[in-house]
Amino acid sequence: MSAASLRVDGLTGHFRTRYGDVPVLEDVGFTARAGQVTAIVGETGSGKSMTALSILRIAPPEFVVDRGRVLLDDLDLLALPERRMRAVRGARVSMVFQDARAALNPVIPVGRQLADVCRLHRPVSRRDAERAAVDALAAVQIPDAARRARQYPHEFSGGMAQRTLIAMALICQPEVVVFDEPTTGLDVTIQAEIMGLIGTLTAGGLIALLITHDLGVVAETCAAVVVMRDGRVVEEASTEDIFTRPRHPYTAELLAASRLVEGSVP
Ligand SMILES: Nc1ncnc2c1ncn2[C@@H]1O[C@H](COP(=O)(O)OP(=O)(O)OP(=O)(O)O)[C@@H](O)[C@H]1O
Repeated sequence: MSAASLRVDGLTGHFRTRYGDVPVLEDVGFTARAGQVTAIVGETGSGKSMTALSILRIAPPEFVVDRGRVLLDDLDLLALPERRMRAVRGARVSMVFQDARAALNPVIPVGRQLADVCRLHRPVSRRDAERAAVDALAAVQIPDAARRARQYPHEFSGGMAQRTLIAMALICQPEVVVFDEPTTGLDVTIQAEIMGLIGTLTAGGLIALLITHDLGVVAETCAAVVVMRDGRVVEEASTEDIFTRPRHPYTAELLAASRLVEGSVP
């Protein structure tokens, strides 16, 4: 059965640098529920990426988690031995990074890359994995998926490359997907299509976390919002409450700044 929620609890961590320890996350806690997109917002350096990377346990080695839990229902991902975490990563929890082209291997056909991810976690034949790859491309609405699967990343537009990364994250039917600024660098219509796709996929029961600077996207796509500042969560609320009744002055500041820049935030 799929997990109903992902709960980050008391997550605290620091970077080891040559100048000493730098605190980065302090008692970060929030809950993301299945079937809805939960946004993590906050200015640059607030700790959004380190939180996300810590959930998958793929933060750089200089980053040290001091304490906390990442609970997929009752399973604490931070307490798993690395060997068990390798089985969870990609299969139950996966991540979509911002730069799709950099994340795809330029010299391997797209379908093969998807099939390889599938075979890493499932005991399926190469043929079945290739079939799953075509299905995964079709599921993210890439037209003519069987032909596209044989092509290389440079033959794909930016939007298609991003859809491919989403297909790769979803091919093992994970319960949690973290999307890290998935539409950065794409033009506005493609951004809207990708966010629409993420919304549709999530409605099927996925636990989706969206790291973003774009409060316009949050207003349109997300059900809940976690606001971070200086490595802490300052507010966690429904999107409606965040936009209409922000409790923390910093949230109000972020909204005001975003309205000035975009003119589109409700
Ligand atoms: N390799 C590193 N060594 C030391 N400190 C680091 C390192 N990488 C990141 N940090 C610090 O960790 C803190 C959190 O960074 P993080 O990348 O999580 O922020 P963010 O909210 O995701 O920012 P952005 O929106 O720019 O991606 C920042 O203060 C950053 O300077």
